[in-house]
Amino acid sequence: MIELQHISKVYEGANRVEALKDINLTVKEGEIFGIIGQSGAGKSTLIRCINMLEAPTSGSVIVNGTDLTNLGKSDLRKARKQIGMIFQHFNLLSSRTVYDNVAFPLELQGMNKSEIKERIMPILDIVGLTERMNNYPSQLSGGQKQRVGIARALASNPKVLLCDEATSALDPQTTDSILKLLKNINEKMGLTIVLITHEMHVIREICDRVAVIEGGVILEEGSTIEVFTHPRENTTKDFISSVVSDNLPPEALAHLELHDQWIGGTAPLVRLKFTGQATDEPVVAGLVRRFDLDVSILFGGIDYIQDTSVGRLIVILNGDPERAQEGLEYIRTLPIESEVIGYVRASH
Ligand SMILES: Nc1ncnc2c1ncn2[C@@H]1O[C@H](COP(=O)(O)OP(=O)(O)OP(=O)(O)O)[C@@H](O)[C@H]1O
Repeated sequence: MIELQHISKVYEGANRVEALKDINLTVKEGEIFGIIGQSGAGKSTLIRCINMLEAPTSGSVIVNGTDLTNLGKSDLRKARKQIGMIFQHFNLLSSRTVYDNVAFPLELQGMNKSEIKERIMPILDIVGLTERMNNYPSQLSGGQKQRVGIARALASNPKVLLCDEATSALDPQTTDSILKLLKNINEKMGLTIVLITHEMHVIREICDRVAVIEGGVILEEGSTIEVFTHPRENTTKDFISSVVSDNLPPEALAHLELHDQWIGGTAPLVRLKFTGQATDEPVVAGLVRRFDLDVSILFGGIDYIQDTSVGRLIVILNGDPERAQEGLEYIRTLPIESEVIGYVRASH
């Protein structure tokens, strides 16, 4: 649906900035694709290249088979109708009501009043604003304003929706309701969504795939579940640790006297990671029953990446060292990931 080929963007000026460096990305039809990065990474520039609000210095932007970088003004205007956009600060017209804000792009296209009404009413219903359609933006909450932004973007019947930090100005609860709405629109209308964010929470909640951008370069990309469970780059790991924690605090590790050798009086400290159905495996019970181990749980939690559960456990396998070794070998036969962090003072 969207193909970015060798996109570079240089801002010339007193301080020349290479904001994007040879970006290649493919977004498939019907998916929600997230681009995450810190401030200044190049996210806004990248998303604005997709609808040519920002013209790339080089490279091709292919949307639905058309290379937008080759189009003249009038063809570009037509091509842009299939790309809606919503913004962090909503960009509503304060002197127009909700209804008139949503109607605005259709008025510009020359649609008549009754056609506009026919188009808009079902959209106001989808975003839950029918009762608010005669209100002005100043009478709305942040979440409602973003719903107007979404309705306005949907009014032109786009195939792609670009979301520029669409939830960054909203509180966590409102963020979740807007993310649910976006997911709903994606599923019901088959809309392809590209969003940029600096919040891993947003990626976890709704994105099918994610790309991590830093310094104008894509560091890594993949399915959200794959990137969450097997991040390669430190930047990605940092983003993930903001929403999922499976590290013991340094104070806890100091207290445990961590060794890197299995010396007498120590027991293995093991990190376990389960994905999907494996979270149902009774691993701890198995270790206790089969190997007579005294398993101390130091950390445990289950996260949900959309519908897939990801469980994490950090345990100490106390007991007879030979049986603990057998326990480790047993764990390796299970459909879970494990890592011996080190060896700590055994509790008996
Ligand atoms: N119009 C511009 N002129 C010159 N430099 C720019 C312009 N727009 C962005 N930049 C620079 O390009 C780089 C990427 O900026 P961009 O806004 O794309 O990053 P971002 O990841 O969206 O950051 P933020 O989340 O803070 O908006 C930054 O170094 C920025 O200063």
